[in-house]
Amino acid sequence: HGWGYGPTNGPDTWAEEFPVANDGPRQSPINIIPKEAKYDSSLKPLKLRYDPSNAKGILNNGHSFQVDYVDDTDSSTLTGGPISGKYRLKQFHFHWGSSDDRGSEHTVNGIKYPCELHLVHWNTKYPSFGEAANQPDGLAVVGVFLKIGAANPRLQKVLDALDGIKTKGKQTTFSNFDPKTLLPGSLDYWTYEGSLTTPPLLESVTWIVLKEPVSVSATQMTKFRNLLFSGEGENPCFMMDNCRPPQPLKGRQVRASFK
Ligand SMILES: NS(=O)(=O)c1ccc(Cc2ccc([N+](=O)[O-])cc2)cc1
Ligand SMILES: [Zn+2]
Repeated sequence: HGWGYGPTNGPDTWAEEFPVANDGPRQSPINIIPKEAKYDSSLKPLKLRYDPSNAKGILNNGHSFQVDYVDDTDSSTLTGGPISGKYRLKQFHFHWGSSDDRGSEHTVNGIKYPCELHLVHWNTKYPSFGEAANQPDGLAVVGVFLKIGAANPRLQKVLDALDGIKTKGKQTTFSNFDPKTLLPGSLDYWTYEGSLTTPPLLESVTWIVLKEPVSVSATQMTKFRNLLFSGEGENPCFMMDNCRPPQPLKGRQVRASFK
């Protein structure tokens, strides 16, 4: 059986098949300590320009669910911030917990949020996402924390689509969605060089973690937890705690775009 988040295939077992999990110098996620982050005035503002019509579909991949975007043109891109060049949006997905006191992958002063959104982009200096994912500057992922509060109307269209992708491998069409609507008012961020937080844990991600969380209600969180890790006809296993714990910093510097 493949990697997962259970007792026999979870994050502590991943190094068996993916040794970079333990040996890698730039693994993700990490605990962010704001007081130890260095303000870098040379960091540019983030520029996210997405075309809602690029939304293609929504998929339960057995680890999370993702909304996939057409990425054959430069119509949905990330520029500015800590990156040079232009990165195309490939997909966004989430990580969440079994209860509201945990679920995020990055933590801030050791604090866990109930959910974390990842917007995954790849560097257009490479011919494809797969190529880029194997390069040290190949990917840029924008991380957004979700905090329990008022129901977030911007999430509703995504959450309403989950009933159609309950089990592993199910996907449906999902169109006309601008992921910019999921972002908080401030685009202040921390940035550091890291990796994918799931196997193959490739060390190709420039992480851009927004300081300001967006809201999600406890009821909305139950909708995430109603998804299944398992496939149709298999023993049902509810999708939750699909988050890797923070990894050693190993001397990396976390920079802040704000004072
Ligand atoms: N959680 S995260 O670090 O944002 C993340 C983003 C995307 C992916 C999907 C993925 C990205 C690359 C590969 N690869 O090259 O074999 C396989 C899977 C996996 C993990
Ligand atoms: Zn992720």
